[in-house]
Amino acid sequence: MKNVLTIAGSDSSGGAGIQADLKTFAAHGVYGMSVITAITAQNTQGVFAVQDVTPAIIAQQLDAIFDDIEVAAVKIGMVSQVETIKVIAAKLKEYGAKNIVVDPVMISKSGYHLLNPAAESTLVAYLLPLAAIVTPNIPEAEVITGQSITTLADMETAARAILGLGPQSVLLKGGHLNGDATDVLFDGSQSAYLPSRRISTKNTHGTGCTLSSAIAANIGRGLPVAAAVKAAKEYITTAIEHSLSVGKGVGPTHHFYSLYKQAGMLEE
Ligand SMILES: Nc1ncnc2c1ncn2[C@@H]1O[C@H](COP(=O)(O)OP(=O)(O)OP(=O)(O)O)[C@@H](O)[C@H]1O
Ligand SMILES: Cc1ncc(CO)c(N)n1
Repeated sequence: MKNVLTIAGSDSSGGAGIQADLKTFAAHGVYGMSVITAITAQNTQGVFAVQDVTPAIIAQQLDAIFDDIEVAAVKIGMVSQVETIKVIAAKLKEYGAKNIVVDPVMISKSGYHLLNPAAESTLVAYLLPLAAIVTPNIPEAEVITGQSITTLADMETAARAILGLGPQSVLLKGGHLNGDATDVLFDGSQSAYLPSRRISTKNTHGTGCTLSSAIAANIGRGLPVAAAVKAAKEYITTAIEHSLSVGKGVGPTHHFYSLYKQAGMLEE
C-alpha cells in the first residue's frame, strides 16, 4: 500500500480538513498520515475558533514521518500563518518530498479566514513552486492573480498566470461559478475542461479538501496528474451527489458511497 500524507487543519465536524483527507485516503486504498497545522472549532454552520499549532511541533511531526516512512504523495491544505508555511516548505525541501498537491485554502465557505491574509504572498512564494499541482477555487485564484474571474475563458487565463508562479500544473475549480461545475486543468502545454453538471444540494462542506486529497491519493498510487485529476473529479461528484444531511447547515459529502454500495452497507 502507498503512504500518503496530509498537512492541514483539523475540522471538529469531520467534513473538511484533516478528517476529510484521511477519509478520502481510506476510500482510495492508500495509507493515510497527518501533520496537523491548526485546530478549528467548526461545524456545518461556521468556524468559531482556531488554535494554531506551533511551527516547532509542525516541524517535529514532519521529522517523525519523513525520518521513518516512505511518503508517496503529500497534500497541503490549511496552513494559517507565515511561519507555518515557511517551516513546511523548508522540511519538504529537506526531505525531497515528491508529488505535492497544494490546496491554497484561504477562506471557509462560512467566510472565516483560515489563512491569515498577511500570509497569502508567503503561500504563493513558498508553496506553489513545490507543487506538482495546485488546486485553487475561484476566489483563491482571484487573490493569487489579482484578476476577477467570471467566465471559463477567465479561468483559463488565470490558470496560465498561476502556472507562471511555479507549480507544474494548475486545477482551477469552477464550483463557485454559476451553471455547470466545470474545472480547468492546465499543465503548461495543454488545458482541459473537466465538466460535471451542478448538483443541487446545500451539502458541500469540504468539497475542495476532498478533491485535493483524492488527487494526492491517485498520484501516490502512480497515476499521471491528468488521470489522477479526472478520477478525483468523478469521486467528488459522486460524493456530492450522495452528500450527507449531517448538522443544521452545510453538510459534508459522502466519502465512502461507492465502497458502501458495493458492500451492501448503505442505509435506505
Ligand atoms: N454543486 C456542485 N455540483 C457538482 N460539483 C460541484 C458542486 N460544487 C462544487 N463542485 C465541484 O467540487 C469540487 C470542489 O470545488 P469547490 O469550488 O467547491 O472547492 P472549494 O471552494 O475549494 O471547497 P471548500 O469549501 O472545501 O474550500 C470541484 O470539482 C467543483 O467543480
Ligand atoms: C480545517 C479546514 N480546512 C479547510 C477547510 C475548507 O474550507 C475547512 N472548512 N476547514
